[in-house]
Amino acid sequence: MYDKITPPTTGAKITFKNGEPVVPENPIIPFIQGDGTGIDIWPATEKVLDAAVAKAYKGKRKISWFRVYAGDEACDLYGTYQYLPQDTLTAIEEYGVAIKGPLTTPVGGGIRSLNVALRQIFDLYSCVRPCRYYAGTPSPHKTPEKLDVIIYRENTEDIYLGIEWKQGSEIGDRLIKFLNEELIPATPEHGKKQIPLDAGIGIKPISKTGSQRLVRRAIKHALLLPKNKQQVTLVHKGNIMKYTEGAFRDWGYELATTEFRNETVTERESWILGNKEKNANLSSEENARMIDPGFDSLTPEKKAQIVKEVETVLNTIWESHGNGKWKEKIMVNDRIADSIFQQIQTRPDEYSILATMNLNGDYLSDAAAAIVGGLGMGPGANIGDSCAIFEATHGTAPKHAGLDKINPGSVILSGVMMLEFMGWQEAADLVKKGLGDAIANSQVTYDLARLMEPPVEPLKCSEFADAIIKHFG
Ligand SMILES: NC(=O)C1=CN([C@@H]2O[C@H](COP(=O)(O)OP(=O)(O)OC[C@H]3O[C@@H](n4cnc5c(N)ncnc54)[C@H](OP(=O)(O)O)[C@@H]3O)[C@@H](O)[C@H]2O)C=CC1
Ligand SMILES: O=C(O)CCC(=O)C(=O)O
Ligand SMILES: [Mg+2]
Repeated sequence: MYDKITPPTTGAKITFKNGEPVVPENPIIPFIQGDGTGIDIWPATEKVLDAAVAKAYKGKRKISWFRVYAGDEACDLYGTYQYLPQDTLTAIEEYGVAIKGPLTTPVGGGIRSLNVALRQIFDLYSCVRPCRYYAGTPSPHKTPEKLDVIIYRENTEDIYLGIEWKQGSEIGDRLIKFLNEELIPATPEHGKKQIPLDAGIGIKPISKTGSQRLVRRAIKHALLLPKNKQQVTLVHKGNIMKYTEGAFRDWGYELATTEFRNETVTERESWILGNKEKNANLSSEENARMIDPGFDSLTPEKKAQIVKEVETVLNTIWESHGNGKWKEKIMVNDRIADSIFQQIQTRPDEYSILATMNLNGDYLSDAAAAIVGGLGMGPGANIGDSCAIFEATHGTAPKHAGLDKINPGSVILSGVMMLEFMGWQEAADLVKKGLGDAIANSQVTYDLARLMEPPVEPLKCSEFADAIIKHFG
């Protein structure tokens, strides 16, 4: 079945039932070490996860690691250009849950991202990236402890589908000609716009199915959070990209107010209900004026539309959500993408789950990780209905590769997410305690050491792993 790899002789497969993993006591878990700093981070991660499982379950549970290959080391083993060998895909498909280090993607030309390919091949449509603060972590931000968000990033479409044409390519030029001469003139709203003839061109597909399955997972996650964190913010640039990013917002609200009608309230609904609760005699028009500050300068049609919105909300959900009941529901709101970058800095504690499209989520997850200490503290998971691959937010950080220097925290915390996904909470808790206590005792790698005041002597990557294990208690 495999060409160049052999699965461990002990252990069993994780399977999936109704989208949930069914985990044996001794699961076989494929791992990809990764390019660049993967060589430092992976051994540290494996050591910490194994120690936590051993301590938590005293031999009753154990992970059988199965080394599989991607990226540069796959080419070394399988031959030139064999960046993502079939062996690796077969192993991940067979064993269902995997973990990986970062993989290099060249800029401009060359191969397309192996990381993105894995997400698309296994339909891992939700990229989950929690950004929370560990006490004692130095941060460039004054109040990093106020940020506790989980980014739910759509992981399979948007411009990451990779359908684009190079400037000057034969098909790219044909496409531009077709758009300029036929499709744009046939679309009155585009007027006399034309695409420059020397443009490269890329396609940005955002589907209703892709958007809604992502938002569905985000809302289901919000249902499991404490009441004060039960909020989902739809992040988009829908003012500019109306039919892609704007549609993402609209489909998100549509899903929330149909499939999760009893569990959710939208921000606008909460305003309408709240206004009515404060003044039972408030007319629908007055209510409309209060929810829309520019109401009086709107066209009569637009005004009528907002009044109708008020009436529809009061007629359909007053019974289930009125008289303050909406305060017990999951709040679904939306923010424009550029604004959310400043909001997570100026009002960090007002946000919880941020549901995003692929590109916005990519940007936002690095920015949010920076607030809580940097990319060394940014874990992640790519989750689908029958497979999950855990990996950090960061890349290969090539200039630090092989120096036993880099912070393995992000891949270790991705391992924590994997243990939690498997239901091995006791082991996950040990790692979180060990990592938190190591940081609180200023036992940190260079990235955190340089931010500490006064500065501390940094630990090596491998020493940080040992410190985490010592702090299991
Ligand atoms: N999922 C994946 O596998 C991903 C792969 N990539 C790929 O990685 C390659 C390199 O990308 P690049 O833009 O340099 O981004 P990286 O995320 O690899 O690194 C950028 C900088 O972030 C900091 N950093 C990254 N990882 C850590 C860590 N574990 N601990 C502490 N600091 C860290 C370092 O900053 P400093 O030097 O200031 O300390 C580093 O120089 C590219 O080929 C890119 O495509 C990128 C993102 C995700
Ligand atoms: O695949 C890559 O090289 C980059 C991916 C990335 O930045 C991410 O997933 O956060
Ligand atoms: Mg990224």
